[in-house]
Amino acid sequence: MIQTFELAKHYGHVRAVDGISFTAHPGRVTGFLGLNGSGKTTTLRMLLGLSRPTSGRALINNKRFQDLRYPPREIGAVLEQGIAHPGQTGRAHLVAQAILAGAGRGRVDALLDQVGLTDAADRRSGGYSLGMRQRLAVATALLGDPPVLVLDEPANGLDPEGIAWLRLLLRDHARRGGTVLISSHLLAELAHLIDDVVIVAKGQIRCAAPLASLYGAAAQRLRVRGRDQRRLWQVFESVGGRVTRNGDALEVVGLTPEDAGEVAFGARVPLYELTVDTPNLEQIFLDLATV
Ligand SMILES: Nc1ncnc2c1ncn2[C@@H]1O[C@H](COP(=O)(O)OP(=O)(O)OP(=O)(O)O)[C@@H](O)[C@H]1O
Repeated sequence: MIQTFELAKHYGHVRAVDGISFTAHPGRVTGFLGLNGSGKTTTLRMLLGLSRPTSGRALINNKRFQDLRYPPREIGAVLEQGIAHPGQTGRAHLVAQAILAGAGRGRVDALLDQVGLTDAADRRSGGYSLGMRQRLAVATALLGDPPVLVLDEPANGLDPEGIAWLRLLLRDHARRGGTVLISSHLLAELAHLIDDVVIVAKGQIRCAAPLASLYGAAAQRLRVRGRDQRRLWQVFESVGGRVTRNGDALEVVGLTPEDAGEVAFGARVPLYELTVDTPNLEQIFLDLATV
């Protein structure tokens, strides 16, 4: 589990993180989302003991990072690409990191396989693509088999196949009871990957909820065309719908398609079109993340 309590980091008058409290639960993949400069990396760096909070606390399984007895076995992090020496092969990097982490080199081959780097393992990592470097960073984070995983913008540089691979890996980790916190500045990128969302803007939490409730909160919008638009407008409003015009159609919020169809039938106005606009996830995110 990851918890932050009124976590804050100020740089002079810049409130990079301004009193953030949230929980990332075991068995769930939590998306940590915000536009550029909203305070995500600063929060993750405090969680990982790389930066001291101005105030508040960040805990991993109820302990501060500094108090963990054996960090690699408790938390794995992917913070930036390019941590490997470019002249070192992927395998040599992992072996060195395994020794540093006290994890033993026995896991290295299995991890190379798990992240899909077996064929490239004996090539220098300097020649790896961005996506391959991400895979190597994920393997490094997994060396100590930690229950908690933190990934800062891991989808950057991954192609669709890489994203699908990451999704399976993180879902499997959560299914086995692990906690996953993954940051991004694009909700759509994570939408198929996460269970919960924590949205930050200007260093403050704007929303912390299951992803499904974000869809639910978005008002369902109907698009309606009929023989007598003026009459439709009147009858929709008379039963509580909020109506606006969009081109040659009416947009209606506050009514179900069943309601709208029945009301139009009752008013004897033939309908030519009745469709439901699915909520645009990225728009919902932007509405919450922009202040
Ligand atoms: N060392 C620092 N000194 C001064 N200001 C900083 C420092 N580190 C971060 N900031 C500021 O704090 C704010 C939050 O930055 P942070 O990197 O945490 O955002 P972010 O959400 O991770 O953004 P991105 O998606 O671009 O990585 C920004 O305004 C940034 O300029």
